[in-house]
Amino acid sequence: MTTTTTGWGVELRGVTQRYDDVVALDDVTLTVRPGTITGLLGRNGSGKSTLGSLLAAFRRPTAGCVLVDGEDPWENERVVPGICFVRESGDVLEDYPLKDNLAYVSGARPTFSHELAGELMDLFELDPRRKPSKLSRGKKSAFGIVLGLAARAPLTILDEVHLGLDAPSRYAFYETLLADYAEHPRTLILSSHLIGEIEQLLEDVVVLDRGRVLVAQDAETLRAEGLAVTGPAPAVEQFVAGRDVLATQRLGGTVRTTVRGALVEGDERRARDAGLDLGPVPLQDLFVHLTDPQRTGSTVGPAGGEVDR
Ligand SMILES: Nc1ncnc2c1ncn2[C@@H]1O[C@H](COP(=O)(O)OP(=O)(O)OP(=O)(O)O)[C@@H](O)[C@H]1O
Repeated sequence: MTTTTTGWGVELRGVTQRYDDVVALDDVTLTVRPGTITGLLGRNGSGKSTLGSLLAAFRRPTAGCVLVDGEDPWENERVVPGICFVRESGDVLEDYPLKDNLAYVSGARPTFSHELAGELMDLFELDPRRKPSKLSRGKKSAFGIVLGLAARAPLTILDEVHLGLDAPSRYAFYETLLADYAEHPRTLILSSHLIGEIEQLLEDVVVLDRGRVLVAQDAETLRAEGLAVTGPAPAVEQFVAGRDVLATQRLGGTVRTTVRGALVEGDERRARDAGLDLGPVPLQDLFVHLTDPQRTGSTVGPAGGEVDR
């Protein structure tokens, strides 16, 4: 297997995945840049795990083409050992001790780091003699993380792996992931509902909504597109007229309106003159507004309808 220091890129072209009458992914065209941490976000049932399973060649798409490092991963002997897909459900040998699981996975992965595995086992206080079937939910999640990070696979997909972890363990996970990624660059796709916690890790963001790509952008640009405008109602209304309004909150005579769209020249001066405060919007809030069914049910994009909440 060719291992690169930058990780593997991913491309999906017109990918559709059906399960009987359910369309889990609907004509998805998407690129994941090699050597980045990409957040795969979306509400429940939006198709995130399905996308992960296609990248990991657990299944073939109903239609369209999936490329990992330029090749179809399906039954691909070069590519498959370099793809690590860890799900919260945990794909482990339940009745074998953790040390046997580690030996099994390391045997299949040329890039596996025993040193990192050992450090992570200590960090999460995992006893190598225990069996996964006897672990608490959080410890099981932690073991999935050990396998996912120690694999150092050129394409690593972590699907909700940290959901069962308590807060200190989650922050230890974020810290270790960043440190190891800096030393051993690879392509990481992180799927999570804890957007506020992971947002600082993300370089790119993909938002799925009912099987379609709603957003695929670098995180910095996406963040810069969210703007909170706060001030007296008439001045806010005038300032946001003609912009893509995502949500409005009223508190007495004061209004806080969230809009999507970068600032243009003169905006800051106009806001100052009108006594308005312009501020950033956390990615979590932007996500909630963008995936609001009232919005996605109608028009998505610059011409999207106003949501007054
Ligand atoms: N094996 C399957 N058989 C039938 N339908 C499935 C199967 N797997 C997923 N689905 C359906 O496909 C859609 C997408 O599911 P998927 O698990 O990919 O979403 P998700 O974004 O990962 O959701 P969550 O955030 O809840 O984990 C859902 O409607 C789901 O019910």
